[in-house]
Amino acid sequence: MGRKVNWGIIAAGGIARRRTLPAMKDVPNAVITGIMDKNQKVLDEISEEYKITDTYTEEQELLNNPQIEAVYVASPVCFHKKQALEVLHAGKSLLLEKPLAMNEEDAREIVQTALKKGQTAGVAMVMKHHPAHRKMKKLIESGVIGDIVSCRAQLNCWFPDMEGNWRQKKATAGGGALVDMGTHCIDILKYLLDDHVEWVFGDIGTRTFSYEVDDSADCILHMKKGATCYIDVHFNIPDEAAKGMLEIYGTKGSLLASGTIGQDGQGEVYLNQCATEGYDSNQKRKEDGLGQKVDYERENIYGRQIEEFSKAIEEGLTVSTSFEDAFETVKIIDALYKSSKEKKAVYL
Ligand SMILES: NC(=O)C1=CN([C@@H]2O[C@H](COP(=O)(O)OP(=O)(O)OC[C@H]3O[C@@H](n4cnc5c(N)ncnc54)[C@H](OP(=O)(O)O)[C@@H]3O)[C@@H](O)[C@H]2O)C=CC1
Ligand SMILES: O=C1CO[C@H](CO)[C@@H](O)[C@@H]1O
Repeated sequence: MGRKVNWGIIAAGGIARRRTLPAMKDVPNAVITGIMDKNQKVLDEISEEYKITDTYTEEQELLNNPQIEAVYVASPVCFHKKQALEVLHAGKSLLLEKPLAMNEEDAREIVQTALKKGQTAGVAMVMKHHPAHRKMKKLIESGVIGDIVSCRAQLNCWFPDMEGNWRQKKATAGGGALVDMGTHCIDILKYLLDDHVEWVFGDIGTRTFSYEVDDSADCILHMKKGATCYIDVHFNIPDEAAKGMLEIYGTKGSLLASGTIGQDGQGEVYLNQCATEGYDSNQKRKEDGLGQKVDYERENIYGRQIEEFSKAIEEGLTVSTSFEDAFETVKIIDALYKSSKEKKAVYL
């Protein structure tokens, strides 16, 4: 068996505990060596469940552990900049949760420090690790659905007012549904289309709840190669009412996925290939539902994320979820808020 990279986790009690820690036991090239969280009770519970003896309530204590080579920072967004810079200055590799930072200025400082320091660094854009998305990308690249014309990515959940919740405050989250879930949708469309955004238009606001960040974001992204992308992300639509649609339409067909933009690594994908040569507009539309089902091997996307990152550290490879890419997404989000405020398109 090969060597295991020694990981530390900063803010172990949230998504790290919900998704990454349970996945780690099946990751062949990684092991959790130390965990940090501000919440002592949570630390004690995780330490007992996963038999992790090195627990800390201060990030510097974890960073002083010479055994730890890589750190996964999974804290609320307002702490990303401070903790990311500390990890980089400690000379450890860094996997930072999304979004990269609260705003463009903070994001730039993290990216520049990472470039200067040179250790392996990336943002946890976990949707890129979904096997369904990797398969969709290959199909798009093969040309089976022709030139891409129009796309949609959607993610919704029901997130009512909760006293003191960091996600509902501008000062701790940076933004609402757009920052929290739009980040994934923008990232996955850029990845699938291998493209960049030229201009954006956003209709973003707080329509249902009384918190200060957006609960609704409906956005248009015009891509450099010409496709138009729609992103709809909401904190005010129940999860069950919308299945996280990912729709890619081209000149020869479409790829329609549901439930793949999510945390469980599941969801279905359908391929529609359409003959346009000699097309008879009177021809009856095929009544075969969504199209041909695309099979893919199910995997734990959080486990795969750690495995890919550990391999990159070991072999000196670049990660597929780079800081530069995540920086571009931060800039797109800032442009969308500006567009919504000024009610006009904003160029990147
Ligand atoms: N890729 C994905 O699928 C997901 C990514 N995320 C991202 O993960 C990050 C965290 O979100 P989430 O886990 O949902 O948040 P949670 O609020 O669920 O958990 C955050 C954890 O961090 C602890 N904490 C708070 N402040 C600090 C601090 N200064 N240093 C260390 N730990 C601290 C909290 O302790 P306490 O409870 O005591 O406050 C809690 O244990 C965000 O960036 C979010 O966008 C989140 C969900 C899914
Ligand atoms: O990244 C994330 C994935 O989806 C969640 C909703 O289901 C978000 O809240 C979270 O931050």
